[in-house]
Amino acid sequence: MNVAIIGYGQMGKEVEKILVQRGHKVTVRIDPHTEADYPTLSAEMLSDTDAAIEFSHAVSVFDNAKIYAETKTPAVVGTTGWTDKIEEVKKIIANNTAYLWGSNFSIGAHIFFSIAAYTAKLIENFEEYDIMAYELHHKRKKDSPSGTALTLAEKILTNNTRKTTIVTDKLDRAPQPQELHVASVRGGEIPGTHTVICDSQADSIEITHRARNRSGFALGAVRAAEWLADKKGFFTVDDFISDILGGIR
Ligand SMILES: NC(=O)C1=CN([C@@H]2O[C@H](COP(=O)(O)OP(=O)(O)OC[C@H]3O[C@@H](n4cnc5c(N)ncnc54)[C@H](OP(=O)(O)O)[C@@H]3O)[C@@H](O)[C@H]2O)C=CC1
Ligand SMILES: O=C(O)C1=N[C@H](C(=O)O)C[C@H](O)C1
Repeated sequence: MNVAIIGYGQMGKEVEKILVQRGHKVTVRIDPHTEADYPTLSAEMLSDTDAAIEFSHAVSVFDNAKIYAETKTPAVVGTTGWTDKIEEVKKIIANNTAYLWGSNFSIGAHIFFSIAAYTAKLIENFEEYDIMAYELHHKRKKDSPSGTALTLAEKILTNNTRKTTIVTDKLDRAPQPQELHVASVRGGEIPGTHTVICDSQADSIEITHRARNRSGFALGAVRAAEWLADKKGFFTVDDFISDILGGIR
């Protein structure tokens, strides 16, 4: 495939390595402040492109979606921090092209989501266990909480009726029993660590997904672009993962 890389930062460069390894060609690199080919995306740049892979910044997701729809370019988007606009993006994409969004493209993270969701269900009727989550990321990360933490939190809410809302801010009060507290810490070079804790007076259960580097995210995104090639419409990474892992959830 001829692939356009949108956002040539840490992830864009990792995606390029995987594309080359898998025999794809990078036709254009877009990024405002790096050694990319062009600073901003335009429809003309996608004329020779079979797929776009975007890891950029939340503010650019909406305008880029319009260009993918106009040029009928299938796009895999891993950028986080914009899901308040997801319904608008779905309308733009409609049936014009294929668009797949995911907060985390690592296969291991999806296995972790399934284990965490199952655990949230298991403790449902054991009120002595409370559930909470935290995430750790490198000092350059611009959004908080991470997209992965929000996905994780939604899966916990779906599987445990004792938790009905997510609280992510610094609390100047004790959390309410129905609030799922999700905390974020930034520093150093951590590629992405997410932990769920189920805690009781007697013991504590901790489940962690710890990315060692960015290669798992990049490989998942490239495989998702290959999967998307013959499709149309709006997809999430869950559609792709369920398909390749045989519907683990
Ligand atoms: N779904 C997943 O599996 C993963 C998702 N991510 C997410 O991907 C995003 C990028 O992460 P990462 O690569 O680490 O971040 P980086 O900051 O290293 O790279 C993003 C790059 O995109 C650039 N950019 C900003 N606006 C645009 C635009 N309109 N068009 C093209 N490029 C643009 C940024 O420029 P500038 O810095 O100058 O603004 C930056 O160089 C984040 O939202 C992150 O949370 C990260 C890892 C995995
Ligand atoms: O910004 C990052 O680095 C990451 N972002 C994603 C997120 O917000 O969940 C995925 C991964 O944790 C790395």
